[in-house]
Amino acid sequence: AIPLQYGAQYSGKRTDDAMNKWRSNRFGQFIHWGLYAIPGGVWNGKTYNYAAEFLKASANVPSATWDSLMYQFNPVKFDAKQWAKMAKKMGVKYMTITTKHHEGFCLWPSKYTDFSVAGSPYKKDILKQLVEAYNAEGIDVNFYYSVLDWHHPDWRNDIKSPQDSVAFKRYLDFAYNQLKELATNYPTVKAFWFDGTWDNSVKKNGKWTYEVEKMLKEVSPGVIVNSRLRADDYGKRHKDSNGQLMGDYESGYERRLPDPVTDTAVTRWDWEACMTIPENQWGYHKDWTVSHVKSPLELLEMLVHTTSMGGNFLLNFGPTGNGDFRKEELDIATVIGNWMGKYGDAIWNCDYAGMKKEDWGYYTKKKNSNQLNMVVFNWPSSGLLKVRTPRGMVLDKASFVDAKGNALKVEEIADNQYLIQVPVKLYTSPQVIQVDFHQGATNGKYQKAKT
Ligand SMILES: C[C@@H]1N[C@@H](c2nc3ccccc3[nH]2)[C@H](O)[C@@H]1O
Repeated sequence: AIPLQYGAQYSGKRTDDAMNKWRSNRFGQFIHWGLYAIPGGVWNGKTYNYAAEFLKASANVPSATWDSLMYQFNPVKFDAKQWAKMAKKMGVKYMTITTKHHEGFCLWPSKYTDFSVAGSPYKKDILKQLVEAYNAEGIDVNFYYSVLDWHHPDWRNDIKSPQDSVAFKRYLDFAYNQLKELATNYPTVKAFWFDGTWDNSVKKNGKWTYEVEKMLKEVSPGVIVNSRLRADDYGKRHKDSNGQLMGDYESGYERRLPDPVTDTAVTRWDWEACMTIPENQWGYHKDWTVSHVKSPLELLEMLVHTTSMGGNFLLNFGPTGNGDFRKEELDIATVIGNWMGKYGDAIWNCDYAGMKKEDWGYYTKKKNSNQLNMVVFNWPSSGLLKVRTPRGMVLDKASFVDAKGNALKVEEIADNQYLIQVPVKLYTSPQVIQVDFHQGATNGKYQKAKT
């Protein structure tokens, strides 16, 4: 192994209470909210199709002009309690909010900058209201923080001169102080989601990324940090020069998921995927007709897919400049919430089942149980669900999770191969079949069918 000072600090999954809770949450709400929500992808009457939170760059807006949006920030419809109620109904167990995105505008009255809510007509601390409202609903709150900062004069993309070094050191001190301020003033925050760390300037400061992780865990014991923060002694990110994951979970899945057949390695560590509803919009965009907008069922399948591979799914919402949500997002929250209300037990506190992916859908397994969930998206016209079990796993009985009394026929057709007989019907939402199993030897092939 290559000796590293700023590499991975430990290997394997954390098993402390804080991480077990983070893992059991499974489903989270991402919220991107900032000045970019005011123009919503339109500048001087022109619509820019690229991600709305990049409008400053897409429309080449001078910093002074963009920053003056602060004087328009006054979300009169913002109601943290209402947001938290919607999130509760959707079935999320955590929420991750952008404290500061690439534009540098802070949703809390930071004492290290004037470019915050304190300088806007709105004035009040948005983070405080959100943390209190979501925690009151039993939802954990995590903080997103962009190291990339277009507003701060000392930000540098790379270090090309001694002057760059001096300036960027000032920037890193600023960011360190803001992060300490966030961890200190909002002690119930459970995790920090770092972004904007891909530039050479950050990669050349692996020590700073190590010190930020260390400080946060001193200020807020048990707090969780994503892999995206970290660079090691040689600028390697996410995994260090010895291939060890840094931070507490892998956060490389942005708008994409690992493949259930070829990428099963991810089941060996903790990870989270973050997902947009349109193709690529995190901040509010006025015109969603410019790309495919995922349906509730598409997103639900991604949530189940993620849980089936032992990951967390962070679904993004982009509130308007006024502080309310667009209809598409409200509808998605309702449809997914209805399903989670009935079948959330197949998601919360569930993990990878260690079974081969089948065409009909995904397996999840409740932690510390012999309860296997089959979440069926592709209902078989044959009425037969194929199940291949690992050696030593014997299926006992199966039923629809919402009809435990009606046992389904479970037929062992070969060693570690079963067929579960189900009615041939057209369902309009994924069905959940619960299977009880035990560890033991199979009784050889063609054992008589069990009901
Ligand atoms: C979680 C997502 N990460 C940000 C982002 N910035 C990028 C710059 C270049 C390429 C991809 C990016 N994703 C997006 O704005 C969003 O916050």
